[in-house]
Amino acid sequence: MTTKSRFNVLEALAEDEVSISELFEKEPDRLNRFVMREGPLRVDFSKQAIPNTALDALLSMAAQCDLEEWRAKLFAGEAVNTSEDRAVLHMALRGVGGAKDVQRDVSQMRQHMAAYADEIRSDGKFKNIVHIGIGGSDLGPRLVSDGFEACAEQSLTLRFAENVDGASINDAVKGLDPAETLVIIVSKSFGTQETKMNGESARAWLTAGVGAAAGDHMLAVTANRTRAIDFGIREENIFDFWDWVGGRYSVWSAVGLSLQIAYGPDVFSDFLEGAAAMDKHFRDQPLQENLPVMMALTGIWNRNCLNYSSLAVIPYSRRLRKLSAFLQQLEMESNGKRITRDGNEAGLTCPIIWGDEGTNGQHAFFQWLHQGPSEGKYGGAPVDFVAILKDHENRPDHHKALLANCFAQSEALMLGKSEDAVRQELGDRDDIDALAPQKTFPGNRPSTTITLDELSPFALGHLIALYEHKVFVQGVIWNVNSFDQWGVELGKVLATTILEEMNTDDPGNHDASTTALMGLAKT
Ligand SMILES: O=P(O)(O)OC[C@H]1O[C@](O)(CO)[C@@H](O)[C@@H]1O
Repeated sequence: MTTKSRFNVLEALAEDEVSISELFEKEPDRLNRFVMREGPLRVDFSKQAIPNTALDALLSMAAQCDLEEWRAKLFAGEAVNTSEDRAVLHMALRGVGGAKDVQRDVSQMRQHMAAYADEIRSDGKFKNIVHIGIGGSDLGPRLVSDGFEACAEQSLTLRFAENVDGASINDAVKGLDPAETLVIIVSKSFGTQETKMNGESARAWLTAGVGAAAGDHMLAVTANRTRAIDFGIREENIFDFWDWVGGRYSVWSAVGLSLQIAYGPDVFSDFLEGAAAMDKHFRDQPLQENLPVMMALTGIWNRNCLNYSSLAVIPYSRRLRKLSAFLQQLEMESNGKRITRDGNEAGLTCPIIWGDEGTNGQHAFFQWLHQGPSEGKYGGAPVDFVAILKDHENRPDHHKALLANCFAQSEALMLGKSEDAVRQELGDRDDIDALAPQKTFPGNRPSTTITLDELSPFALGHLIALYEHKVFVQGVIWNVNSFDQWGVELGKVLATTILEEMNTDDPGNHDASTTALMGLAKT
């Protein structure tokens, strides 16, 4: 089946006008079918513009795309990253799947990390950690560190430096004593410009403070030990991970070392357990009862059948404020591709992922979500609302208000407000014909609401693994390789050339605009 023809039946179904609120009347079992509970997560898909018939068609389309076979290949450790001929086994980091040698390596690494973290925590020499890394070597640890704050205690100060902008490393070390600071340089390739430059600057900062002892304050986490040694990291200070761990799927590996040290190995183990529980659910449940599959299919419906080009992710939790940034990399670097595994045009794939924490977003871009110009079949953009049911801040009034806002927004997006209702409210006035349409809300805008019982490390692991597997399912259906990222290479190569030219006052061979911009940097 070609990628395009996968959606033929669905596209025909999508031509029917659907009223989400009417679906609740027409389909009395809607909540049973569209609300799924798994461990600490409850996911309510019922406010999606998907009738039962369309869901049936989506499920049979997924089966026809050999989803179950691909899932089996993934867990069996086959090279599902076809363009790089690599297995994809981040689940093995949480103890699920992987051959005996993989399981042995993982278990040794987990013991090594936990022992090291315990030692640093009890020794008391280090009070601060500066975690240096970018992309997958940064976003996961940042999101998770914020999330752990809900119910775990940070025993060492944890700072991050990712951007090559000098402000990043300056802010990270500001006010810290080098004698009490451990710098952890995290890079799968150990070839990333930003990370190496920040690592050099951190080394200079340490050396200025502690002299020759700087080497005792520097660790590396990498899949390229040789490069880390060349960089000057002592062999015994290197924590390995493997080429079968994709950067954006790596927070579960030694990439999470700074989290282990700051919050303790037990907290990190709970986080891994939460992800493992989602792995088993995804691996074992039939497609129609499978949460990542359901999440992927609602996304496919919105993207390929209703023509939505973006997905907003709005966590109603300050502790999850990095979720949309994390998912931008997870989803867009994985599936932001226009060519299939076999080299053909893929058609519409990954939507733009965007968002910010609620309620802040309500006072910024929600105007567009509710009344913005037509985008996708019903306007606005589909939204994933994410909320935590437990109040972790001991502020019950704030928490109720936060949840009320979250629930109200999904209801408002769905119900809208008709022009008739607006006219009635406005009564008799001269400008009513101009004003009433402006105050009308079209409604019928789809959303999913994910609630977590609490923001425990287990629940956070569960949530992140849910999105990881959703991305895998969508990649299978779009027939793209979700585990490479060729699209980031060109800019990196050109930046290296331009930097060399700027350092040597060589104008190089560029278009007029780029040449002029390079000229500006001389001043
Ligand atoms: O961990 P590394 O090798 O420094 O790479 C950092 C990031 O750069 C990328 O290769 C491209 O942006 C990401 O996939 C990766 O997460």
